[in-house]
Amino acid sequence: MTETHSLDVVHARAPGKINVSLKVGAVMEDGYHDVATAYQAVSLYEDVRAWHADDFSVSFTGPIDSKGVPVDATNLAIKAARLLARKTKYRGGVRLEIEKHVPVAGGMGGGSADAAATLVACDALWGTNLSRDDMLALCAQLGSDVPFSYLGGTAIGTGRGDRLSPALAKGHFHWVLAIADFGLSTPTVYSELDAHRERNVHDIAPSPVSPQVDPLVLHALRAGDPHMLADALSNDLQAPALHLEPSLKLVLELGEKNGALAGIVSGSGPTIAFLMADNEAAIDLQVTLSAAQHHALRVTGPVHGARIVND
Ligand SMILES: C[C@](O)(CO)[C@H](O)COP(=O)(O)OP(=O)(O)OC[C@H]1O[C@@H](n2ccc(N)nc2=O)[C@H](O)[C@@H]1O
Ligand SMILES: Nc1ncnc2c1ncn2[C@@H]1O[C@H](COP(=O)(O)OP(=O)(O)OP(=O)(O)O)[C@@H](O)[C@H]1O
Repeated sequence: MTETHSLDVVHARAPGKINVSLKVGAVMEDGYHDVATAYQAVSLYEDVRAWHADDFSVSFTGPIDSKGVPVDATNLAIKAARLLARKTKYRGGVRLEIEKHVPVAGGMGGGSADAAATLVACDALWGTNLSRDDMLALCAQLGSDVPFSYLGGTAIGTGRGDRLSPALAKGHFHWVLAIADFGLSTPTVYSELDAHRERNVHDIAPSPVSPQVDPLVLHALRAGDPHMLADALSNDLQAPALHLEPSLKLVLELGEKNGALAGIVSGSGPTIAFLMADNEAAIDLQVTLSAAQHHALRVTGPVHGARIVND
């Protein structure tokens, strides 16, 4: 591998996601749940800048509080950079700066976006030029949601969520996000689902033998019809997330009473995503939620996956 130092800094960007459908099946041999999900990448991005360095380091800037996020070798961005260096036998390091826009432990795949953007940034900075398939294989080693942040768009994920096939989607969907001022741990929400299923709690979907994305979701995405998609949104992690954080029910009700076609917990939560008919409705709901002291953002999807930004 030739080391090229022609680039001083590389800027890459990767999106957060909403699971418009998330069906969770049984725990597999590797300890992960067998899932079938429809992902949509949305216009909330992590911006990663990478500089040459002898070792590996990361720091955070941006509007999202990153205080609790580790900056040691357990950080997903550092893991991503080290993995790429190992794979390509690159002998140097990297200094990473992450401008964080996706909430931490928010259910929108923020850490996954950091990992995907870091792979793309380091690959360009170091001139390692990995193929798309090799990059996807590294993504899958880093986390279930990382391959999707790398690819972006709209896609179906199976297995751990890392086996992707693109889904046809027409037009753009308008979303309002209600961002919580706390996080939820993904393993805790999955465990809560399992515990509820064991106890047969009434509002919890039983474990499907082979999880499948509802064909209505695929139809609505293909049609680009937010009304149809609103009727088909579903997330098996929503009930356990609401059980762990009952205050989220009030947020869902507030949005649905104020123009949202439907609201859904994003991934393992606690971010709530409201699907809107159009941009005007989205602006109105953002104003209403903000007036009620919620942190509300407007985003659209689908958007592109991880890529270099030419500043
Ligand atoms: C909730 C989702 O965001 C929906 O897309 C994902 O399933 C989670 O993806 P992620 O955060 O990238 O998850 P990973 O970093 O791979 O795994 C974190 C933890 O989540 C649980 N996990 C995750 C994915 C999966 N299919 N089954 C699981 O049980 C496991 O406890 C795992 O240790
Ligand atoms: N670069 C990173 N950014 C954010 N969190 C990180 C990072 N590296 C490690 N972590 C740890 O991972 C945990 C989950 O972070 P993340 O923000 O990706 O959650 P999430 O969006 O809920 O994930 P998902 O939706 O993929 O389940 C955090 O609590 C944090 O301690």
